[in-house]
Amino acid sequence: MGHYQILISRIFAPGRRDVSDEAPGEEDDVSRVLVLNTGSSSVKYELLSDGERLASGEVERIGEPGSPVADHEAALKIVADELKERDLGIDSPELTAIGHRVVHGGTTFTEPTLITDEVVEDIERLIPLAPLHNPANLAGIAVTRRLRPDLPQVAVFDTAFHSTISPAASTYAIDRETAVRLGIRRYGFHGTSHAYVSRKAALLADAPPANVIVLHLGNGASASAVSAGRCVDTSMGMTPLEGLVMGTRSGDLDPEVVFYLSRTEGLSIDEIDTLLNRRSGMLGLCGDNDMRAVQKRVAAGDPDAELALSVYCHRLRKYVGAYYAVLGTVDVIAFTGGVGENSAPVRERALAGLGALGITVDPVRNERGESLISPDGAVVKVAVIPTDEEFEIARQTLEIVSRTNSE
Ligand SMILES: Nc1ncnc2c1ncn2[C@@H]1O[C@H](COP(=O)(O)OP(=O)(O)O)[C@@H](O)[C@H]1O
Ligand SMILES: CC(=O)OP(=O)(O)O
Ligand SMILES: [Mg+2]
Repeated sequence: MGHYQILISRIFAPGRRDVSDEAPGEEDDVSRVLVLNTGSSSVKYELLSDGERLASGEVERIGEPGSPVADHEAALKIVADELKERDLGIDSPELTAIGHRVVHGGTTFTEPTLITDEVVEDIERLIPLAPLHNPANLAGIAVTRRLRPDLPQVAVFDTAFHSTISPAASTYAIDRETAVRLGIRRYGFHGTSHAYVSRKAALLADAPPANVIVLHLGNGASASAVSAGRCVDTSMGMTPLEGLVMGTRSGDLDPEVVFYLSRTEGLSIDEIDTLLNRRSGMLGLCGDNDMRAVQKRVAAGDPDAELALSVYCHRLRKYVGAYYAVLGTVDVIAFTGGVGENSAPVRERALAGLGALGITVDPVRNERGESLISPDGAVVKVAVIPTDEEFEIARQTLEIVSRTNSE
């Protein structure tokens, strides 16, 4: 039991964030927020007290064959028990609010929103647009609302930060009536990460307003172009499948590939959906979706891993060029997410050959993983900025709670 428990549930150490991350709110009014990020097969949680992490952890492999965690209810019970064991229970009177990551807010939600029955119904209505993500998010919301009906709970949407992108960037060139009727348009995702990282990146610019490109490279990956704090374009679309090459997702693809697979291989729509979302990307290209494993194989001269890494970095470079054109000028390019924060080869290869645009990477700084990896005096600053989605969700949750309290 002990061994398996460690495999499915990791508890992270408490820690303090840097002082520039101070949460909003009254100075002597301690705000304790529980953040839940309920994914399709995992639940991540973090308990923050005025920006300080009191506890955090993750329950993985929910519902997978052989996993003792059958469903989200069971996973949330593990989270609740873990918190209780450390005297930080969800029933604690010191808890101020609960913040939930919700992946798809459609056009209904462009801001973090206090959760009511009506809000839950609206999130349910958006399930067809995010069939893997929104039901999991709703499971988390249902459990904590049952446990703490007295507490303000806030939904923080992945899509919200991208609601400022213009119709020119968000509209697909398909039949207008069909698109409008069914909500077929580009929404974008990872918004809390793009919001947090672009805000930090802008502080590095010589003078405001800053133009920033954020490259969020985790298991899912997306790029965004941000001008004066507002998102103007992003690489994910109606769903998190569009755009960059990811761990298991293809990213951009000629839609005709889907019809071709159906006609020639007789694959069903669901089978093709699974193929493109779960068995493509780096996994489909070389059999490994973990970038560390891919890099090891590249270093050993493996041609499949080399092709996979070159496809990944070529796509990134294309988006950097595209967003340079969209923004006109660029002050900062920020790498974030597990790959962006840790992979020197990806950062180096993605930006290679862009010297004419003022974009260069200093190899020594890059290899050391310094926070600024461009040379001194570079036109475009290239930065490595660790993302913190949980902190950002807590920040936005408190903002809504204090706004509601003062109304
Ligand atoms: N030192 C490292 N070098 C290269 N890639 C890394 C390193 N550490 C983590 N990664 C990669 O980061 C990815 C996971 O990113 P993360 O942001 O944690 O994912 P998620 O989207 O699940 O939050 C994995 O592909 C992993 O291989
Ligand atoms: C929306 C999305 O792609 O999320 P994740 O990277 O957590 O899969
Ligand atoms: Mg992460």
